Order: sequence, then structure tokens, then C-alpha cells
Amino acid sequence: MAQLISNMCSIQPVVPESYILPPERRPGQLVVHPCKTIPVIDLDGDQNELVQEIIKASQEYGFFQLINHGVSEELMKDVLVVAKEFFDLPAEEKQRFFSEDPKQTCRMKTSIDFAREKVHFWRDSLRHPCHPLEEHIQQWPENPARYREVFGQYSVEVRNLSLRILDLVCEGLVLEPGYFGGELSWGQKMSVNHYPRCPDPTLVLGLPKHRDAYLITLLNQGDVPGLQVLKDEQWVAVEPLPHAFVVNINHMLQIISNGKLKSADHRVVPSSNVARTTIASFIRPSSDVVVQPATSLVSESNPPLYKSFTFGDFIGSYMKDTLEGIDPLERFMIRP
Ligand SMILES: O=C(O)CCC(=O)C(=O)O
Ligand SMILES: [Fe+2]
Repeated sequence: MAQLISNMCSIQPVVPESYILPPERRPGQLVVHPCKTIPVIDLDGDQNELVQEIIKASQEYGFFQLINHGVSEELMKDVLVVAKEFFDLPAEEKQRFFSEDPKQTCRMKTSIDFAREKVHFWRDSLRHPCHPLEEHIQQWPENPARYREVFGQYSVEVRNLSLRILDLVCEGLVLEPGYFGGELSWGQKMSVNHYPRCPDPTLVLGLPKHRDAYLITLLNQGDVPGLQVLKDEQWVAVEPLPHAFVVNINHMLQIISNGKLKSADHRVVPSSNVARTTIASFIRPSSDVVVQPATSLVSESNPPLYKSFTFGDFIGSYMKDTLEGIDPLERFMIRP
């Protein structure tokens, strides 16, 4: 069985061989500066500007930070405290969530695809669906005792906020109101990520370069840096801002917008002196829904860049392609 990196590294003072990336994929000694230009959008700011600010950020960066978003500072902190308490539990307690059983939807995982990948990544994660809450909450951890209560409230608030942002995106793309409702935003998934302290962060990655598969991600990254975004072929750091969500455009939003909005490559570099815990919430389509460029956004002069396909088809090849360094959108592109 895969051993959790969070338990292993307390007894392992050096990076195990199976986590060391080949030299060309290592972060190395590269100094990555915080990016001062990733837009910071105030959801409570001038409402006339808001839609255009979100569209511009989604076109130019595929990433932005959101402040004054209505989720309380207390809840954002609390959910990270509970997440840390979970990862601090003894290995046996966490390992109950290791499972290949499809009926068990709340699962622990170490790295990405431990059994198949060539090199492992410096991350443990607990992943579970969250919407509708009553269908999933019974599978979530009972230890820490506040897990279900705090993550339950957080999931609902973050889903509502995500849908609000999608409505603003819908308005900005001039799509029919409610375009992203229904099957396109059918589900919500949470990935509770833990990147333990690493004896040598120049050799490993917490997460390799990837783009998120779904519609939109809202990340609560706490106050420990580590997230980097590829902008104009340079890695730039996404600075932790107090009480902000990091929002990023996913593959499906890039396709529906016919390439107008961009999903951006990102990765995570662990730290040598502090563990990093983050919580990513993804809004996802149902497996059967057909995804394609919105018909109102394509024309003779602006032909569709992507085929139409079911989300289930996409997600089936996404992980394999990402791990092999192939762009997962490639097989769904229409070549002129
Ligand atoms: O932990 C982070 O900073 C990013 C996590 C992430 O990119 C993901 O879960 O897809
Ligand atoms: Fe991601």
C-alpha cells in the first residue's frame, strides 16, 4: 500500500529516491518571485466594473484572487485548522480512507496516481464530493469531531460563491442567463491537500504542472506560499493574501468560451521549514453532459476550436494525459 508522505517524512530525513524528479523537471534553485500583477478582485467593489474585471483576469491570467467575497474569515481559518487536525492524526486513522472501492467516495490519496506514476509527488490529499451535501456527508471523516460540521458549512458557502462567479462569467461572455446552471455545475468536489515539510524542495514537486479539469476552482491557500502559475512561460508565485480565494479557470470553461477564457498551468513547490495545507473546491459537470463551445460564441469568422464530447469522456483521459505531459485538450481540438 502507498505510504502517506506525511507519516513517512517524520522518520525520513532525506528525500526518498522515488520522489526525486529528473533534473529537467525539478524546481531546482529557481527563484520565483510573487506576482504583483495577478488581479485582485473585490467582489464588493464597483458592480459595473466587476464583470469586465473577471473576464479580463480570466483571459490574461486564468487566475485571480477574490476579496470581500462574503465567506467569513473565521470559517476560512477554521476549515484549515480542521484539515490540519485531520492530517496530524495517526497513520491508521487516515489509512481507513485509502480505498479502490467506487462506493467509497471519500478517499485519501498520496501523490497523484501512486501505483502507475514513475515519480511520486510530495502531497497527501483527502478528496470527497460535497454536493448535494446530505448525499455525501455521511462518508466524511468523523475524526476530527468538527470535520463534518465545518466542512459542511464551508462547502455550501463556497459552492454558492462559485455559482455567483459563474453567473458573472456568463454575463461577461453574453451567454443566456443560467448557462452554467443545471448539469454543467451538477457537482462539487473538495481536495484537502497537505504538503509536508520537505528536506530538499529543489528535488521534488508537491503537484506537477497541470490545469484543472472542471469548470472553476476556488482555493483557500492559507498563509503558506507554494502555488506557482506559468505566465508568459515564467513561473510566478501566487502570494497568499489574507482571507482571499484564489480562483482559477478550468478546462471546461476554456472550451465553452471557445478559448476566450484560459485555464493556466500551475504547480506546487513544498517548503523546507513549514507544512502547507490548502483546500481546493471544484465545480464539476455531470459525466453525461455534453460540453462544447457555446453556440452563441461561434460563427463563420470564429469557428469552434473544440469538438463536442461528454464530460465523462474528457475526465477518462485527463489524468493519464496530464501525467504523461500531454495537453489533455489536444484530443478534443478541431484542427483547421
Ligand atoms: O494546493 C495548491 O496550492 C493548489 C492545488 C491544486 O492545484 C489542485 O488541487 O488542483
Ligand atoms: Fe490545480
